[in-house]
Amino acid sequence: MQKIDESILSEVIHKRPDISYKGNYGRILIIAGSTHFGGAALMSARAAVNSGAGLVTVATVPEKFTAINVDIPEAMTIDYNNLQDLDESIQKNNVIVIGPGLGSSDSTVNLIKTVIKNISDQIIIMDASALTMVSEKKIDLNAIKNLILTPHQGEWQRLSGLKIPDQTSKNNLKKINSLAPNSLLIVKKHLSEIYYQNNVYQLLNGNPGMATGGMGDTLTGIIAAFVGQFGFSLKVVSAALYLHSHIADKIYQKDYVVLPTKLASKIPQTMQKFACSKK
Ligand SMILES: NC(=O)C1=CN([C@@H]2O[C@H](COP(=O)(O)OP(=O)(O)OC[C@H]3O[C@@H](n4cnc5c(N)ncnc54)[C@H](OP(=O)(O)O)[C@@H]3O)[C@@H](O)[C@H]2O)[C@@H](O)CC1
Ligand SMILES: Nc1ncnc2c1ncn2[C@@H]1O[C@H](COP(=O)(O)OP(=O)(O)O)[C@@H](O)[C@H]1O
Ligand SMILES: [Mg+2]
Repeated sequence: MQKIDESILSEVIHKRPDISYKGNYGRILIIAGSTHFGGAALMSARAAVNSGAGLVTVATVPEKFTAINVDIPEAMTIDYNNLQDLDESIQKNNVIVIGPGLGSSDSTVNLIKTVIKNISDQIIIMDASALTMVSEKKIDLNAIKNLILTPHQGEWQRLSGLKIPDQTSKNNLKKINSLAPNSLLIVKKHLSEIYYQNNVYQLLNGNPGMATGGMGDTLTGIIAAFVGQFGFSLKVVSAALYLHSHIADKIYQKDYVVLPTKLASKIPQTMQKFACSKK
């Protein structure tokens, strides 16, 4: 199993060219949140904005628009129940996050199907409730060309049928190769693992202070902004995963628990540090 270390950050994060504008740094659509899980949409969007995404739109329930507009004025909002707006938004964004805080419902199933129907070569990051509903309804993922799956061990158990003690790298590889062979899979846990093109990579940082609601939602926003700016590759996704735990480790030196909102607030300065450290 190959290891991911700090060198990945300066390899991926680079200084921005002077002649550039927001359209060069990714158009991200985050389909997330519901009555009970508004925070998940907020945390994903905050992380995407703070990680440098050029334009971020949150598709959610209208009752959460005010909270999002107040907390993250950089992000736009659309109603995911307005099918015309949703279709258009899926088509015009180049990275789509689907799942955080959607809840296990028929509405989530319809949202997944709407994404699959409208995409061409967009990058899809599937997390949380979207993964739960893909498992429950056995939705075929093979039509998605650029797919990143980010289950925690419980979600991976549902998706793969592998109980946690049986989630060995050999078994996980076999399962992802039958479920969605072209996808990139991150199994989130202590020392998370990436499965991609028959290889396994392991994260060496991270800490138990990260075991708090919203930490995975935050990761989806970082990954989305990274692939939106730097392109979809194993290196870029590994850098996003590493950065998330790297900032968490810095916070954990002083704080007993790593708050996702605090982690997100430190992303811009940490990215600048690695962009400037480049020779
Ligand atoms: N503020 C907000 O809006 C927030 C909203 N959120 C949203 O809530 C929705 C539900 O997501 P979820 O992850 O909380 O619950 P779920 O899908 O039921 O999975 C848990 C099951 O898996 C098991 N399990 C085993 N290993 C595990 C592991 N390593 N990590 C976690 N669980 C593990 C676990 O076992 P148990 O704890 O019962 O022993 C249980 O059986 C989703 O849309 C999400 O985005 C959250 O993001 C929080 C902040
Ligand atoms: N003990 C731990 N050690 C290292 N990382 C952890 C630990 N506990 C949680 N994490 C990380 O925190 C994140 C939790 O994701 P997830 O369970 O999806 O959170 P949520 O759904 O509440 O946003 C993952 O990136 C996971 O690797
Ligand atoms: Mg989660």
